[in-house]
Amino acid sequence: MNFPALKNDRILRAARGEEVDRIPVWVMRQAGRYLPEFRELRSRYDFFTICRTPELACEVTLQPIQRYDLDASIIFSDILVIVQALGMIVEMQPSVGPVIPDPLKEPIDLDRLHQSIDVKQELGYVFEAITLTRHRLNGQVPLIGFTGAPWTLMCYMIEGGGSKTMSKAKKWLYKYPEESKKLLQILTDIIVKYLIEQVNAGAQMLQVFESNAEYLNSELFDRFSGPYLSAICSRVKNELKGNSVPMVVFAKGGHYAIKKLSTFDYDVIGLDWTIDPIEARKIVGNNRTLQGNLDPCSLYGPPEQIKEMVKNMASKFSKHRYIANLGHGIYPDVDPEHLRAMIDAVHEC
Ligand SMILES: Cc1c2[nH]c(c1CCC(=O)O)Cc1[nH]c(c(CCC(=O)O)c1C)Cc1[nH]c(c(CCC(=O)O)c1C)Cc1[nH]c(c(C)c1CCC(=O)O)C2
Repeated sequence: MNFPALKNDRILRAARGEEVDRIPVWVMRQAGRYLPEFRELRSRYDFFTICRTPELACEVTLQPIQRYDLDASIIFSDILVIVQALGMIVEMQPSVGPVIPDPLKEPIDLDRLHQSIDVKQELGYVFEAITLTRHRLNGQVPLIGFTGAPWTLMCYMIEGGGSKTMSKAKKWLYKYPEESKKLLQILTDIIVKYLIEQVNAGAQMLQVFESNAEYLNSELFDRFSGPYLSAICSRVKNELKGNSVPMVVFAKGGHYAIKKLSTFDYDVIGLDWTIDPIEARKIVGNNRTLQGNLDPCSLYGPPEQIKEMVKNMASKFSKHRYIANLGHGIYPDVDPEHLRAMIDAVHEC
């Protein structure tokens, strides 16, 4: 594929535990609705049309890179493209979010899923977008690929969208544990292939989003999330061998699982804003990189206050084995100049 040489490898160095000249920073959902240039493009195209059109996905991925001094880009897509590849309809409704009109209700519904899909074929548009974007980035910063984790995707497939309690998905865990594991395993096998193909297409780091970890506890996590997260990382690294890339796991609301996560093969553990950096470092030890964890809502405060909060956070994490980020995705009504204040403050640390 002959990609241009990488000029800024700060984030990859931090992920691998190597020395860095300054703390690298990127932001979850950095390409999104808080940017007027995204809203403009989005007014002309449906959400999944952007995801499925490599030229558009590439353009949106590059928007925050053109605006800010970020140390990584993340390919524009969504965790739910895997759910679509399994044969379910997913719509993105304005001011509602993702909607799956015909969710899984009973274990028999698993028969509806297209279980033996050709990942390269079904999700080829993601790989094309990655390859195109890696070329267009021209080596400026690394390109991150991502996936949803099995439990988080299972939640959407059963709830049919967002939920305050995840009670429908959790019902499966208690009522149909074996069938739940069957579904989680189907998702795991696809995710492994999906991530490997993202790297083959040009992704230089991978993040696994377990955004719904907050609905579990350590016992449920050990049965229905952890084993799959662990398998995803070791299988991807094993199969890619010398071509493997750093991997990040972000279990939102999963502070009860941080110790466990640090026993898996992930290089980086993403933290939400609910855990203190010093506490997290104590639990994880020095052999993993930490990523996070500024409260996304702190960006509503004035720029001077944002800078103070970033400096405080960075001093608690310290420069070694640390990647600055928010503790979850940036909200759509944040002033883009406030994000600039955060990024600049990280670089000044
Ligand atoms: C749970 C989840 C989803 N998608 C994702 C997650 C995991 C991260 C997290 O916990 O937030 C991941 C995701 N979704 C999107 C990205 C793009 C890359 C990036 O810039 O980070 C990434 C990494 C684009 C998006 N995904 C979505 C948008 C906004 C949709 C729009 O333009 O209408 C974007 C830019 C929609 C989406 N997609 C999803 C939800 C719940 C929503 C609605 C909430 C919202 O509107 O923010 C599912």
